[in-house]
Parts: sequence; structure tokens; C-alpha cells
Amino acid sequence: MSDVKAVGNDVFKAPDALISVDRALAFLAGQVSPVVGVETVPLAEACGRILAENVISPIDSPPFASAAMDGFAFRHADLPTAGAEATFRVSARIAAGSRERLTFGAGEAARIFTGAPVPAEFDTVVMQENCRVEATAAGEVVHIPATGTPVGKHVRQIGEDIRSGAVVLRSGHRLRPQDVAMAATVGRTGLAVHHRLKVGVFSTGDEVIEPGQPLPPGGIYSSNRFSLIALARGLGCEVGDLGNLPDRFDATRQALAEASGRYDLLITAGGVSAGGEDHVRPVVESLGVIHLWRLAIKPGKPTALGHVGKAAFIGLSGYPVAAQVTFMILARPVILRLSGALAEPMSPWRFPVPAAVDFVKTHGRREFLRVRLEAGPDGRPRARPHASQESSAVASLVDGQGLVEMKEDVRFVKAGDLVDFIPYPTVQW
Ligand SMILES: Nc1nc2c(c(=O)[nH]1)N[C@H]1C(S)=C(S)[C@@H](COP(=O)(O)OP(=O)(O)OC[C@H]3O[C@@H](n4cnc5c(N)ncnc54)[C@H](O)[C@@H]3O)O[C@H]1N2
Ligand code: MOO
Repeated sequence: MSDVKAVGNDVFKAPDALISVDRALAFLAGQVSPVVGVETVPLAEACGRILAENVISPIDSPPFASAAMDGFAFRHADLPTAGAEATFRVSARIAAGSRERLTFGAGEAARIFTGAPVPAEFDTVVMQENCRVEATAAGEVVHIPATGTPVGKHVRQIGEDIRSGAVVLRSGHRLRPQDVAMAATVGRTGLAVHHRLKVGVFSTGDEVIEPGQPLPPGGIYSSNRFSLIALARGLGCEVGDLGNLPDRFDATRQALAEASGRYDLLITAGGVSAGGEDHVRPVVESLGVIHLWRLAIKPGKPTALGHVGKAAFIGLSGYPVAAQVTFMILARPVILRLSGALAEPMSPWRFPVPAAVDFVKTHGRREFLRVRLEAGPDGRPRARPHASQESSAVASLVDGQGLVEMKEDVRFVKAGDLVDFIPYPTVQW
């Protein structure tokens, strides 16, 4: 995020006004730009990284006309227009990798194998299963049916997949296994990619206890750092676990100020709502700026976005479900844009799925329900909301496969109506 005035200044005048998710995303799309440098990595290390160059193919692919099947290469014009089959003399054997320059006369064919170069005189390959080979005194011959193998069949033409000079991968793209394979296909050994975004993650709260410690009265085991660190790593970030902040202004201020010099983005969970012990937002305001705070989203209303010094800042709700859902919807595009992944959409893809039951919503926030997909009567998946939609109900996330988005103005969805389903992230997302 660049150092801009808060877009939501006007809404702060009305204490109950919330910023819509669309408005927040539009603001982020306009303001967040890459902050990370570029390095070259070997192809084997490139998956999951964000490309920082357009990759242009210097070659045609396939680089030569090649056989797509094991069989016989021949000149289609040598087939008779009448009669059941034609007989060709098999005058060569061409294996994949062959570099021999062979010449052929009329009525000749070549035994050829998948991936082998098709000689210039030939234009067609017939599968070996479809012809008859015969050993004669004059050598091997092959009988090829006159019909059933059209001209050009089973020959992969030069440049059929990729033309020399074509852009095969675009800058800003997050590299998947198939993309790395594409780079190799055009001969690359390394790629220019963005440095990994450095993300520091804090949890907050005096009640928050590390797993492994005895649970005191009023204590709760910390889960947020585990989910948020995993989610950020899944987006390719280099993540620092910065521990838990106590509910004290000074300690929070010192920790955020110190971390802001070492990370591109700081993420906190908890301490951003309106209570007297919620110090995170006042601390960020004292060190930098809050661009957006209080969104019309459920769960995760108190989410805050801003800057601490040069570091971008995202303050998520402490409620575990709210923290994870708002990460998926709001932190994800911020991280991708800061990381240089400009080709990624701001919002995750949604897929229409029928509702298994009636869905009711009683508020005007955009809601993300945790749902389980179950097989409907037609065998197709349909979405059933988890029994508890509380922001604290970790089981609601564990139990299902994704979220259903209910827009601000939607109050009721009938069983069988299509709803927008967003799958949960997997290890890399
Ligand atoms: N008067 C108001 N109260 C609240 C409002 C409001 O508008 N006015 N908003 C509510 C909403 S909505 C949410 S969401 C929460 C968010 O509050 P915070 O972001 O300040 O989060 P905390 O209060 O620190 O924590 C909430 C909840 O989550 C537990 N928690 C915190 N950290 C962890 C952790 N690392 N692992 C597991 N659980 C954690 C914490 O103990 C609390 O129970 O505010 C409402 N209040
Ligand atoms: O926005 Mo909160 O997560 O509803 O409790």
C-alpha cells in the first residue's frame, strides 16, 4: 500500500458505518503494488514463485515434424485412389532422437517411432496396428489401407504447440508445475522471479497461551499464528513467527515498531475491535496510518489495513474463524499484490453449488458461511452450512471444504438455489 490518505475517513464520522468488501478490494487493487525485488532461480526452485519477466520462446515447439504414434511414415499421395490398400517398401527405421538425413523415393515408407523426426518427403504416419507388415525376398514391405488415415495424420507439425517469439508465460504469474515445465520446453534453465515477501505474524492477548503450556483459568490456546503462518507460506511468503503480544500499548508499540523494519508486511490477530484492551489499532495509528477499519464482513468486522513505517499492516480479528476467513478474502490479495503477483484475481474463484438447506441471513454484512459439500440426490455436490457459524468455532472450518458467500443484500436462499462456493486453500493456494 502506498502512503495514502485513508479512503474510509468519511465513514469514521459515523461510528456504525462499515466499509463494504468490494470497496475495500477496489481500494487495495488501486493502492497495493509490488515491494519485493527480483532474483533469478533455477527452474527446479521456481515453482510457487512469482514470475518477474515475460518468457518468450526462442524456438518452435515441436522443433521438428515428429511422429505422434509408432507406425509407418509415408507420402499420402502415394496411396491409390481406388483399391483396398497400397504396398510400400520399408526402406528405413527412424527412432526418436535420430539425426540421420534420409531420402526416400516414391512407394517407400519408413518404420517410425513416437517422437522420431518425420522425413521431409513424408506427411503422414499410420499406426502399426492398422497395417500389415510382410517379409519378402526384396526386403520388408508394409500394406497400408487406402482409407482411414487422412493426410497429415499422426504427424505433429513444427510449431504446432508454440511459435518462436510467442510469450509463453507472463510477468506477475504465480508459477505452477506446468508453468515450470513450459519454461523447460522452450529451453530455459532459470527464471527471474520476485523475492519472497517477508511477512511477520503476531497473535495478541493476555489470555492467549502457547500449546504445550498448562492452561490457566481464563486462558485459551493460541491457534491463530499456526493458521496464519501456514496460509502466508502457502502464498509463497517467507514468514516470521513473532509470538504473542500482551494487551499493553507500550509493549505492542515497541514490538510493531521493531518488526516494521524487518518485514514487508505485518499481520496481527486480535486486539483490533473497540474494547479498552484492544491496543493494536491505536498503536498502528501512532506509528503509521490505518487506511481501512471496520468492514461489512462476517466474520471479521474489525479488520484493519494500514502501514507501520514502511511495512504494510493487516490487523485481523482474534476470533480464529474470522482471522482465517478474512485472510482468505482480504489478506490474500494484499499479499499477492505486494509479492508481484499482479496476474492473480483480487478475489478467489467461486463455483455455483446448490444449497442443501434454506440459508437465512439477518444482517447487511457480506457473510462467508463455512459449508460441507455433500452428495445431493443427483450425485452432485450441494452445500450444507456447519451447525455453528460463530467466529470462534474452529470446528466449522475443519469440518467442511469451503465457504459460501452471501452478498450484503441477500437475506434468504432457498434449498436448491445456487450459491457461490469458494474452496478452502490447500497447502499451496
Ligand atoms: N463492543 C464491541 N465488541 C466487539 C465488536 C464490536 O464491534 N463492538 N466486534 C466483535 C467482533 S465482530 C469481533 S470479530 C471481535 C474481534 O475482536 P478482536 O479482533 O479485538 O479480537 P480479540 O478480542 O483479541 O479476540 C477475539 C476472541 O478470539 C480469541 N483469540 C484471540 N487470539 C487468539 C489466538 N491466537 N488463538 C485462539 N483464539 C484467540 C480471544 O480469546 C477472544 O475470545 O470483537 C467483537 N467485539
Ligand atoms: O466480525 Mo465478528 O468475526 O462477526 O465476531
